[in-house]
Amino acid sequence: MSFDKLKYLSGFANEFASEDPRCPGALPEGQNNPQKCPFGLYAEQLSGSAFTCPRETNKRSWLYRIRPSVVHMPFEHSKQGLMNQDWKDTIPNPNQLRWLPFDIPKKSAEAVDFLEGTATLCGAGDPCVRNGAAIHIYTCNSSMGDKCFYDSDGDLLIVPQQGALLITTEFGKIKVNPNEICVIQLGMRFNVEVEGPSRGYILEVFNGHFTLPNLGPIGANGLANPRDFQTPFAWYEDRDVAKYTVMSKFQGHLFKSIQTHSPFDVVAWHGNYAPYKYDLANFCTVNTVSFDHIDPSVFTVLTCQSTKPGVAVADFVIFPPRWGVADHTFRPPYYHRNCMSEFMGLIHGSYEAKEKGFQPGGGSLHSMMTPHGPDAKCFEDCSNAPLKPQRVAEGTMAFMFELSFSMTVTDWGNKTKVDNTYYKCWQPLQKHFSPPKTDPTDGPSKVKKAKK
Ligand SMILES: O=C(O)Cc1cc(O)ccc1O
Ligand SMILES: [Fe+2]
Repeated sequence: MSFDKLKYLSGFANEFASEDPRCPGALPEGQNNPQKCPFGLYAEQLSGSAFTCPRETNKRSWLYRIRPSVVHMPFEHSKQGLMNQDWKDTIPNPNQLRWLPFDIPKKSAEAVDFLEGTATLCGAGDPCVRNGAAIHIYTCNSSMGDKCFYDSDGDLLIVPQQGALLITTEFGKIKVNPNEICVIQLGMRFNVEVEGPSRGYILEVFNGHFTLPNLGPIGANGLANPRDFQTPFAWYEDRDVAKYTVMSKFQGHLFKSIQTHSPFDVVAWHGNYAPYKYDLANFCTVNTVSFDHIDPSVFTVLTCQSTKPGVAVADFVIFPPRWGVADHTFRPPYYHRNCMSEFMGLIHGSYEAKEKGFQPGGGSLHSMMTPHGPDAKCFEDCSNAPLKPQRVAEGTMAFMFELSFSMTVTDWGNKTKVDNTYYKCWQPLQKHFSPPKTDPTDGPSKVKKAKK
C-alpha cells in the first residue's frame, strides 16, 4: 500500500475497530477471545493502562494477528546507541542553552536510520519507577529495512522538522509530514521509512499518556479539535524473512531480538490504544482580543497530566501563525522565570522573541527558574512598534515541550551543536529607568505619576 493514498480513522482516543479490507470478517464479533479466531488468527491484548484503571483512563487494544508477538528469539543487549539515559552521568547546567541545527548525516558517507540516528538530548527521572521524561533528536537518511522498534519506557511524541516519516505500525500505516506530529505509545512496534534527509524532535514520557487539554471557559470547541486526530486503518503483511530485527528500549538500554517474520501481521484490531497523527495547521488558536500577553498554555495541543491537578508531566505547545491585536501591550513573550522546564524547537520560519539565532532544526532549553525572554532587538522593536492588528508567526511553526521535571543535558547534548554565544542576545538590553524628578523636601504626595 502506498503511503500517499492512506486514509485514516478520525477522532481522539475513540474506541476504534478496523480490519484490513483484504480480509473482511477478521475481527471477531461480540467477544475478544473466540475459541478459534477467524482465519486462524491469534488474539493478543496490548495494555496501555493497568487493567483496573477507571474507564476515563483505561487503555487497551485487541490485535488479531498471524503470529503472537512472543514468537521471537531472546533479547540481547545491543551496542548502546545514542538513545540512553546518560543524563544521569553529567553535571547539570542552569544556563540558557541553545543548539544550532543538528547535522543530518550524508547518506554517501554513512547510512543512518531513524533509530540509529536518535540521540538523547536531555532527560529527568527513571523509566523503572515510571516517572520522568526525555527529549531526543533524530537525524537520519535511510529507511529501517527489516527492523522495527518499540519503547518499553514511555510514549513517544514525534515532531518531524525535515522530511516525511513513513511509519508502519502494528495498527497500520501513517505518513507524518513536517508540521504534523504523531504519537506512538508504550509498546507499539513501528518501522520508519524516509524519503531523504530527515530530522526532528521526540518527547518521551515515562508515565501516563497524552490527552487533549480541558477547554474550561473556552467552551466545547477550539484548540486541537478531536476529529482532526488520525489513526491508521489495519494493514498487514504475511512475510517470512531470514532475519527480522526487533529493537526495544527497556530501562534506558537498547535490546535486540531476531524473528523470522514481519511483526506487521495484524489483520484486524479494535480498542482505544492506538497511534495517531495530527496536522498542526488544524489548530484553532485562541488568544486575547483586548490586552496583555496570555500565557502560552492557551496554545497547548496535547498534555500528559501528572497526578497533581493542573500540573502536566509535559505539555506540547505550539506557536502557530495568528493575528496579534492586543492594545497597549508588549506583545511578544514576557521576561520570565518558570517553575517548569521549557525546551523549544522550530519546524520552519522564525520565532518572534528571537528572530536570529534560533533556527529550524535547532533547539533551546530554558531550565527551571532560568531567566529568559525576548532578545534585545525584539524588546526595542516591539516596545516601539505601532500596535495595529498584525500577522504573527506567518510562515512559522515553533513549539515547546514544557515539562515539570528539571532536565539534565546528556554528554551528547553538551558536545553537539551548542551555541555558546546564546547569552549575548540579552546583553545589549539597556536600562530605561527614569524615575520622576522630585524635590526631596516635597514628600511623597507631590510625586507626579508617570505618563502612560
Ligand atoms: O520562552 C518562550 O519563548 C516561550 C513562552 C512564550 C510565551 O508567549 C510566554 C511564555 C513563554 O515561556
Ligand atoms: Fe519561556
